[in-house]
Amino acid sequence: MKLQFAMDTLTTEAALELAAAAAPHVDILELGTPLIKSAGLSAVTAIKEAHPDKIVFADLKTMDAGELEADMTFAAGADLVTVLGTAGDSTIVGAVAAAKKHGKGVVVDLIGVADKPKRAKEVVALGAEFVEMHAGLDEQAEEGFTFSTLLRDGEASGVPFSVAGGINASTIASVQQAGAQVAVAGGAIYGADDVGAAAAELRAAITD
Ligand SMILES: O=C(CO)[C@H](O)[C@H](O)COP(=O)(O)O
Repeated sequence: MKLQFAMDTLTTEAALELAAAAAPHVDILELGTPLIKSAGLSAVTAIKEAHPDKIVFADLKTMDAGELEADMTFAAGADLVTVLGTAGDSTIVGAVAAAKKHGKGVVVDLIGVADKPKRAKEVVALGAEFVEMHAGLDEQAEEGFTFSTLLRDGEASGVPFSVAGGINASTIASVQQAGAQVAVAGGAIYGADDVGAAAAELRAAITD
């Protein structure tokens, strides 16, 4: 299972600092949606130039203009971009067309999708590399939030999936047991006093 670090920060400088500390322990460096909105696509280029050996993941959360948004983000250096599962099929198909042109990939984020296993199958058939079983930051803060639903939906989907939703060192093993290809961790790494040590702890909890 791969480890993805979601850098939910607001400046390119902060992201470069986080990436430098965590990179030895992670496979995928994610530019979070707020970072891309705040710093623009030049942040994607900066991270890829600093870490050409890492998979650079741009969490665009595209909802429309799939081909255009994906095309310009791949051109900026991203290896993977996200499109929302709630977007229309034509948006996903457009992003996949851009991915094929660049030899890159599209991940469909199922945040807010009611029937995640069903939509997961549909979007992989449309050409998505994998889906993200995702409970966002707001959903995590809601009363009654349970992480286990994401694992159940991933297992039920029958397609390649990642899991994101407050994963930490004590829950990451369950993500691997559920069969995920990728575990995404944001706050558990960037919120730690020692970012490198936090990433290393998550990595150590994964068995290859
Ligand atoms: O995409 C996101 C929010 O929309 C986050 O990057 C994702 O949820 C991972 O962060 P955390 O581990 O803190 O939940």
